[in-house]
Amino acid sequence: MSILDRFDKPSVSPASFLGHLLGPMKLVVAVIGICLAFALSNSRQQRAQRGFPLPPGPKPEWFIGNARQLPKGKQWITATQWGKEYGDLVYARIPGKSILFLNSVKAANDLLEKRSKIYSDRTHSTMIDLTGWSFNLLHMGYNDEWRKHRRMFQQMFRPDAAGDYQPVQRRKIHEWLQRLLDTPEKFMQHTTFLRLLRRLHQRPLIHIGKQAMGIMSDCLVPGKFLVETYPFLRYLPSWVPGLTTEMQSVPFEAVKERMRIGQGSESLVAEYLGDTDHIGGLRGQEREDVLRHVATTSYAGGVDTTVSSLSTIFRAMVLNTSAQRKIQAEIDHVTGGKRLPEFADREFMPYCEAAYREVMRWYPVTPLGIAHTTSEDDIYEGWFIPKGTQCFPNVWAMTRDESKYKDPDRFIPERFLDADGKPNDDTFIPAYGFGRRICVGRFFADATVWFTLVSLLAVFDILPAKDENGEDIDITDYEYTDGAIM
Ligand code: HEM
Repeated sequence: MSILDRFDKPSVSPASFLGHLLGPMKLVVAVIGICLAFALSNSRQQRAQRGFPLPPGPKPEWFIGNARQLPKGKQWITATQWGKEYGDLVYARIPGKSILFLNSVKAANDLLEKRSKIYSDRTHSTMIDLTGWSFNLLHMGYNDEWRKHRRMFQQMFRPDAAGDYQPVQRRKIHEWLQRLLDTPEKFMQHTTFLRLLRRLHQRPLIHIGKQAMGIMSDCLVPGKFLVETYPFLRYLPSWVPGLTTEMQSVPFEAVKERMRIGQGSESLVAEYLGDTDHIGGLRGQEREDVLRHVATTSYAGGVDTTVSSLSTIFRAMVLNTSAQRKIQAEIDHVTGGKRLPEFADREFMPYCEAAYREVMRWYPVTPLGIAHTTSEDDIYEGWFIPKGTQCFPNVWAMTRDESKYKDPDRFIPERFLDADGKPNDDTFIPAYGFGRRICVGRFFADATVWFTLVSLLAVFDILPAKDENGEDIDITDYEYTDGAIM
């Protein structure tokens, strides 16, 4: 019987469990210990600050800091409002955590890019450990383990490898066009575990992945789980982390089995398993473990993110039918309306390029980015930033910057075109992150989202659905899901 089985029984309430675990005396000692640790860390920080103030932010309450002001959901909206009041840097505290919202591209670049040596760590998360997600590059600290995994990732997804994936991307996107009721998740599975999933029971596997990833997305939101602050609560969750183990092993073992019986497989896993060169100096079991982690992570990192931007394409096209018609006119002009678009057409489709950038701006997939944690104390523009601070690049605030994007809530591809109708020099997409932790799959993602946009619109008009009275359903105030990924 596992430890979780024991604590999952309904007869064991959290209160009685805590009572057994600590007992009244121990509870008093624990409270005194927490207060002492709090006082000590405050005095350590005051010494380290050497007179430099913390960045501005909402006034914290004693002990709980800003926990009550920071909502559980859509924190990017609150951080953007705070930005209007306090500026590009907004500092907040919740028990055990310092948080810094970076509300402009400049602040994020200055710190996460130019000072990446000390702004590239991640905060250790008890929830990530409990759910079995720590094999994922995204969650690794800035250490040798991360370097080993990132190296293999970069080798697979470097810009000059992008062309290798185009035949698979093209085929899958074309298949998807024919079966629009299907989901685009297959793109990612296809690249890493190609075809095999079709033979296995795809649906249950996708379901496992979805459940596991929903939990991961929530884990990235500060203050979402009390267990991060009070690790003894780790015994209370009623679910088990077996989901992520299955997600890693089932498709990977299937590829190995296929190779063992000589059937081959058109996938990255098969290609790298079959490669006799040592990847990044790795050999044997270590090499296989890293490959399994990288393959599973590329699925996890690529599915919800890509799907989120595709849902934005659909919504944008419904809300701005004039942009939809311009995209279609440009595609028809290049293809003559006689064939589907190709990757090579991209440079001849400036309006489509602008529309792609606007999709990534309008509803950025990760509106609050992914936090980079400082590994040393730092001073920036006279403000003190403590070691261990989670720095969130507030992508929502950056893409809603009215001095740069007029009417930021509207979908307007033209804002990415210059006076000659060519794509302008606003090429940086903050939705892919910053510095040394920038999305390692961005070239692949960029190709998938762009190619889907043009292929979809070459074939379909996208119109709003009708309600029971035959009226268009209004999706202006469409609700996106919460969590790190919209
Ligand atoms: C539209 C699609 C995508 C978006 C918007 C997106 C966005 C992001 C963001 C914001 C980060 C965090 C960057 C930071 O810490 O500053 C990230 C990291 C990451 N992404 Fe993506 N991503 C997308 C697609 C993909 C794909 C297709 C893959 C895999 C092939 C992928 C793999 C990863 C990995 C492994 C990391 C962790 C990098 C690290 O921590 O060193 N992503 N992504």
